[in-house]
Amino acid sequence: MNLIKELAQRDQVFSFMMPSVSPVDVRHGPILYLEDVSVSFDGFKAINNLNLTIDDGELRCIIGPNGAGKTTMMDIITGKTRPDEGSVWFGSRHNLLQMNEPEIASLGIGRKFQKPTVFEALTIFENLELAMASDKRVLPTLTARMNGEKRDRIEEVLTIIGLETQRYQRAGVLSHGQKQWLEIGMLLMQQPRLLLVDEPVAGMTEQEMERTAELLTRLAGHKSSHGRQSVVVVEHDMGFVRSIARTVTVLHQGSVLAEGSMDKVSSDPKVVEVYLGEGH
Ligand SMILES: Nc1ncnc2c1ncn2[C@@H]1O[C@H](COP(=O)(O)OP(=O)(O)OP(=O)(O)O)[C@@H](O)[C@H]1O
Repeated sequence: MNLIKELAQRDQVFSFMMPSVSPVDVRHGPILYLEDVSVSFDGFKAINNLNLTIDDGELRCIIGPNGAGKTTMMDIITGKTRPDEGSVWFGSRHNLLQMNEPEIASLGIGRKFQKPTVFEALTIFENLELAMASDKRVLPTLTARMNGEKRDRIEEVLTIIGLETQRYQRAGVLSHGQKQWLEIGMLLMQQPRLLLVDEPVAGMTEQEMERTAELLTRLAGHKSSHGRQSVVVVEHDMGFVRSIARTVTVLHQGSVLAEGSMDKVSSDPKVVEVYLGEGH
């Protein structure tokens, strides 16, 4: 019965005939695709059959209690940690599990860690300039033309991160929030397709949090020459997540516990139980 049904589906391709490319087409949907990903550390499954899809231009928030696997998930996407099982694709052509960290970064996957790591002795402008210099995609032979383009790009990023007036100040004098924006700006210099942002508002004032919410919301979906930017934010601050989230993914014990709007996931009894258990 099943066989007859299967044979009748003429439009379907048998699995052994499928080409070895991911089922993802960037132009119409997902830009990042994790399927059945698992990784164990000393027998402990930090990521357990994780399935996650991020759409082109999307802003996604990932929440979850301590130890849920959020950092490990980011490490897998950026090539820092290799999973034991599963597949991870960027667009339809890039199998991230066959690439190393620099290769993955050069595809346009930028990661911002929780602690800002700007060059404090340099000006904001110089920090942005350096960030571009480390982009191997910029050909040094085009120097003359690039100088103008580089300057334009720095100006554009200064406006996006709201630090135009401080451009010649040393980064060391910036507030914690401003340093975080500068570091986001340094990632933007490379025109990333996907930004992975780890706890961006930890230690920020209310006002800085509001500006960060505006910044991240604006970045997601922004069109550059490389396509539309997608942003994945891992964050513990629920108020902040509520203020920016369209779709929230709740991780627990290495897999997706719930996904949907903030209202939907926060009223999900499974989610409530996990967070109550943590004392939130
Ligand atoms: N290199 C490692 N070796 C051993 N165990 C690890 C390693 N990395 C992570 N783990 C364990 O895997 C689990 C998931 O950790 P992970 O840091 O990904 O969680 P998280 O959701 O980011 O937590 P937090 O919100 O506290 O940052 C934890 O129990 C952690 O102790």
